[in-house]
Amino acid sequence: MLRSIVRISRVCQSLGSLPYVQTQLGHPAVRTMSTLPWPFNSAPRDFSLPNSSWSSEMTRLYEHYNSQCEVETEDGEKQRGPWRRLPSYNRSLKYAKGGVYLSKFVQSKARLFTRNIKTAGAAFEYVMFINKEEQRSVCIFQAGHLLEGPPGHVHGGAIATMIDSVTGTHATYLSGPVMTANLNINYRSPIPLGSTVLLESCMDKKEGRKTFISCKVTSADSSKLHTEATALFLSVSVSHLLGM
Ligand SMILES: CCCCCCCC/C=C\CCCCCCCC(=O)SCCNC(=O)CCNC(=O)[C@H](O)C(C)(C)COP(=O)(O)OP(=O)(O)OC[C@H]1O[C@@H](n2cnc3c(N)ncnc32)[C@H](O)[C@@H]1OP(=O)(O)O
Repeated sequence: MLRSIVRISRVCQSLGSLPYVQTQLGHPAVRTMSTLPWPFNSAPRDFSLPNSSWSSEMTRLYEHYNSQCEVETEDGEKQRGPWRRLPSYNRSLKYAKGGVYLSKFVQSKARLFTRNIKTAGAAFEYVMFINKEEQRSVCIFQAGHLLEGPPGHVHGGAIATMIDSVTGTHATYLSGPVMTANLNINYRSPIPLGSTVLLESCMDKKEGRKTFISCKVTSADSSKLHTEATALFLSVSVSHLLGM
């Protein structure tokens, strides 16, 4: 079953990359085709890139970290910097490296929780950067109006979602396939809706299958602590991750 899904996806992926098909899809007469779901949409939207809903604070922080993803040497050569921006799509496993279709939910409507609202700025706007050498990550997060909990402030579940996503992605980056076994959160001060905050996570230790990560959420200028958390991730087999 999985093998045939992969085969079907490869054919469709290659169809989507043919210049002829791309030209035809761009033609007004057939433009509606490009709005159809996969396999006709071969260019997934990267949600981690700036859009018009981003505040000046969010954009400034994005540029700060993004500028450190590539640095210039004294000879004027460009080389990889200490930080790396992680692209982000609305399906967790669809767009693996090389365009290989991995998800078993071929025809399903499954979407990544944090990326399932298309209106820019309405819910979770975020971008994540990883510093491999320092084994830490940073996420710039702007909470939209659909994430309200207490009046004018962000819902605790939305904050937990972001912490789980950031620490989970960080743990995956460090240890491969993992699942959250434990997430422990202390809410210290409410996060105003619409504000931009920073989530910083660092690896505390690794013991066998266990990866321990801690995370704090602060105001954009780091002066105010909003939330602190620790998380335990357990390495799992790919079949466990896919529930097979
Ligand atoms: C992260 C994946 C991303 C992949 C995609 C990458 C692309 C990026 C794209 C998009 C990023 C989005 C990122 C989202 C991230 C979200 C992640 C989640 O929310 S995951 C959903 C919520 N979590 C569950 O549903 C787990 C349910 N639980 C389980 O499946 C099992 O309990 C599991 C796997 C966690 C452990 O089960 P066992 O059978 O493998 O292991 P046992 O034997 O029970 O435990 C092993 C050791 O761990 C300890 N342990 C287990 N659970 C513990 C706990 N809760 N607290 C403390 N210790 C625990 C045990 O005491 C044992 O320790 P001793 O070896 O004896 O020292």
